[in-house]
Amino acid sequence: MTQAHEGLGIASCRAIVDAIPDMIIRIGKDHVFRSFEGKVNELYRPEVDYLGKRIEDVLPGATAIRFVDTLESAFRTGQVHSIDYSLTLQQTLCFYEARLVRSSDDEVIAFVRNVTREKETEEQFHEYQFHLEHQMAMRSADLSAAENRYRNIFRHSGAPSIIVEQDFTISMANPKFEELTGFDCREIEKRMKWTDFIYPEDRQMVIRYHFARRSDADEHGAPAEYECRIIDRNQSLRTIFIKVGMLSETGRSIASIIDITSLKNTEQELRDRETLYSAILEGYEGFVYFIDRNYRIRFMNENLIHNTGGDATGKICHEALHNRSAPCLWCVAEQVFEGNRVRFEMKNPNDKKWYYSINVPVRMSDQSVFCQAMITDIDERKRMEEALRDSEAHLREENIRLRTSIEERERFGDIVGKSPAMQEVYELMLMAAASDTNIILYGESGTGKELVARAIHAMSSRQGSNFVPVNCGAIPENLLESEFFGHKKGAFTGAGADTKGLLDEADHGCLFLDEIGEIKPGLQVKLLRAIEGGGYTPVGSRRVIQSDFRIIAATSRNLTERVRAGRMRSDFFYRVHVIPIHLPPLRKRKEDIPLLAEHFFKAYDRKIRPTLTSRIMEALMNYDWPGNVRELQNVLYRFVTLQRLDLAGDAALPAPDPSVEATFPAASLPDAVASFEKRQISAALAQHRWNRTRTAKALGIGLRTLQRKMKAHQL
Ligand SMILES: Nc1ncnc2c1ncn2[C@@H]1O[C@H](COP(=O)(O)OP(=O)(O)OP(=O)(O)O)[C@@H](O)[C@H]1O
Repeated sequence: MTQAHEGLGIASCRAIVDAIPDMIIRIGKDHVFRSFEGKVNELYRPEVDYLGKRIEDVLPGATAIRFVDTLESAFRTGQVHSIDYSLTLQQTLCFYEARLVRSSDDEVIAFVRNVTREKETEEQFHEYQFHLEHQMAMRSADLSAAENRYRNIFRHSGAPSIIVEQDFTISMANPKFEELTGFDCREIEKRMKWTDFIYPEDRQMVIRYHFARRSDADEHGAPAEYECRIIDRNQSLRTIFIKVGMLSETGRSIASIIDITSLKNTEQELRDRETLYSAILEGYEGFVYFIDRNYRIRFMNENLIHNTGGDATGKICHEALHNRSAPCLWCVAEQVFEGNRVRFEMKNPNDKKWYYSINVPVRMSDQSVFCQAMITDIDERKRMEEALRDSEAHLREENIRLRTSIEERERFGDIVGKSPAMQEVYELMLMAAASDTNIILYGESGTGKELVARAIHAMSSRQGSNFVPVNCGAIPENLLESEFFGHKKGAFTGAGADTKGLLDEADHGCLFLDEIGEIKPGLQVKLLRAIEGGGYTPVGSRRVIQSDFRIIAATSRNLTERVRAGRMRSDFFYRVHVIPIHLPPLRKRKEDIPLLAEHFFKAYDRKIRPTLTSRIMEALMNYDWPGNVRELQNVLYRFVTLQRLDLAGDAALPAPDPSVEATFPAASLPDAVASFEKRQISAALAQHRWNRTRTAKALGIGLRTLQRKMKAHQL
């Protein structure tokens, strides 16, 4: 203990020294450590290492210099001087803080504190702080990278997007939103409110959703997606579909938008168009209906519903509208389903009125095809047309009557006969020529059916177009369809080119169907459709062709019996059996024989014209002419050329002149064969009384072949 402390008493001084948390060292002006007191053990080394020794001798060089400098300053100024230093003691780095105070001219007291632990704590703190700062820096780098990323996504999003603050301010808007509204981002962001864009009528709704979305209580009161209208910079109204989500714990919402204006406009247009179409359909005075492929009615207009007495939508067309169990004969739906438009005029068998029907395919969005039928009542027009035609026909009839009366009806054009039976035929021919309806000529073979048909055509209004004769019995059955309707190239073996059919040839003219009873029911249906205006399809083609032709049919058979036997369809029969004309057999009008003979002789070469003696005439009158006028023509021709009258089953009158045969040398082998064939067939026909079935059998050929050959040889 020093003398300076003596006044306090040693014990008190010791207590004070002990209470001081520092080590107290007395150092002399000569730099020698004089004593160590207080927390000496904090030094970690016994004071003996330092006691009585000079600073420069015990402390490390640099530390000793700084310590001595501070000591000198303390001596010089008398003020407290501090110094921080460190020492490595027993390989441990220790930090110290010393405050040096001059206690006398000769001595300085140093209060030294071991601050190693504080230093360590401080260092640890710094280290921790550095670590934290580093972590923070890393995290904020991450955060800003993420933010940038999201900002990028937001900006480059293909959908117009905005971020809306709690008070409706738009804090962010992307370029697509600029495009949608016509405003620039700089004008929008933090300056404009979302509600500024909303169409006034929708504003209340959007505000309600905005707050509901931010309220815990009413969270479900706002849909995540909804439709509303906005007004863009040009004051145009746009309809948008908006999807909204909250950015958690920020009170902000993000909205992405789809502009559905054009969709809405299209929807509106569609609705308008629908209104327009239904107005047209309802305003249309005719009937309109749609049927699907199963003939089920999909739509009927009011007029049709009213006319048929009820809405038959969903029902089968032919059952509901026409009271039939199968599709109507005139139905063109199948052609329409194949993509064709078909128009035709028809007389409805139910109400006997004329209608004009336009049938078009309508392709639905699922690619199914409906048939749309628009039917207009043209009965009035037809009636007027008919009235006009009647007056025309009347004039025509009068004209013809006048002409024929001059000749006292001994003939009618090329048709010869003055018998009452033929007068009746002429009357009917006049009527038939004046009208445009179908005609059927009944009569045995050779009675002049084709002659009459040609005469009617020549007098009719169709005279300027073709008269197309078809011998239905002479065409091989497998070729009938292609003959009638034509065919496409390659439709069957041998079809080398597109070929037109007889129906096409007869367009605007007349189709003469000889031996109509030979047509099979399958073909009758197709012909019927063509007659009724439904058109026809060439073999191998899908195109429907229309032809306007008149039918003059002819037959030697009893067609009613064929209908009864199911070999002829009754609808087909009634279509052609409109004006029936019966041609009398020659045996029933023998008074016409002299006239006919005169007529045929006139046609032959005058030089070899023989005179008909009363004996020959008697023979002609006594014969019953099973081959009718054709047979008479042939007999007279043979009589002229062979000087011989040979009637079947009768003796030849007079005897044949053998030199006559020699005057007919065959010019060539084919001519000789043809001439021989003609004679053979004529003889066989005469022998079998012109019964063709029996003649064909006797000659050993088919009926069709015989008919073909008779036509070729003009028998
Ligand atoms: N009244 C008549 N006047 C003049 N010639 C007639 C008369 N009737 C028939 N002919 C003549 O008789 C021949 C046979 O006539 P057409 O071919 O018209 O009879 P068709 O009844 O059609 O016979 P098929 O049924 O066998 O075809 C023809 O050469 C025709 O000119």
